Amino acid sequence: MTPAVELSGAELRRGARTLWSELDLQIAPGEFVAVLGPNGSGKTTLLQVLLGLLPLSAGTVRVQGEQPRRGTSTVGYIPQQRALDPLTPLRGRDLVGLGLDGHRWGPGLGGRRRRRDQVHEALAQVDALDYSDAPVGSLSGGEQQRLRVAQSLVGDPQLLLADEPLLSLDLARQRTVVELVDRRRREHGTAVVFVTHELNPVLPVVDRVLYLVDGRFRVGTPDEVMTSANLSELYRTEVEVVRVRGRILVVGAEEAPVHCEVHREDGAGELRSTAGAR
Ligand SMILES: Nc1ncnc2c1ncn2[C@@H]1O[C@H](COP(=O)(O)OP(=O)(O)OP(=O)(O)O)[C@@H](O)[C@H]1O
Repeated sequence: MTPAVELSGAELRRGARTLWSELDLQIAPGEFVAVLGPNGSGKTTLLQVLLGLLPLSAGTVRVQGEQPRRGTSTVGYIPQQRALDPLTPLRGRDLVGLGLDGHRWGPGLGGRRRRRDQVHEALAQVDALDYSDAPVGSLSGGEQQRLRVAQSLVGDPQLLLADEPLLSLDLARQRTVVELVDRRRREHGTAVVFVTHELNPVLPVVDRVLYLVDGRFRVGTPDEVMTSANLSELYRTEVEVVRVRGRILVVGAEEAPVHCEVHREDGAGELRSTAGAR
């Protein structure tokens, strides 16, 4: 079976900085890979490489067996969230429809009716029908984010690239999005590369984690990667990984994506988690 993604000896330099190098990673169809790392570690840049927007500095990259190209309809993309201009002249359903025909003229294969049904179904999946006729610029950040998720899935992608898709969503909506993406990859074999600051919301569904820190990285299952020894090596400082009620918390690295701190009052230790508070 052709891997959804194949990086070999991959390196990316930006200016004088090497974001990552010697990265070998194969992602199988249907696999769910979470990409973690502090700000500036190169997570978004990795997605840009897979989208064909940025060439590698060294090594090779293949997406579904081919050189990545811009605008490939089999790749769905949820960009990192930026508020839409309040004057954007689009309704919610128009934004979702761009996921079907944004890259070509006309209603595409199957005609207008099929297109309308597909958009309707995608809107229903993210619970966005109620506001699908409103101008997108008038919607809240979370509502816009749900439309972006619908847009990325409406074209039935074989690879889904998601950049912080849970931002601005409340816990119930986060769960809905994670379940939706999980169902998609199980039922349609869509491979998922999911950039996130929060491992815990996706922990139940993640197959592997790619953890990037300052040019260093680890790849493996959450149990393999999320250990005190590994993260201490990546952050070059003493870091403790704690498991509490099925959640993974990282103590000691200020910039770690999922972190908590030990807060002492009156000599009593209290574990105060900031995970999930973003
Ligand atoms: N066009 C560019 N030219 C030079 N450097 C760039 C360019 N775009 C991004 N960078 C740098 O590349 C590094 C990685 O950026 P990237 O956006 O991939 O990080 P990230 O891990 O996604 O961070 P965040 O969690 O903040 O979104 C950053 O230090 C950034 O300043």
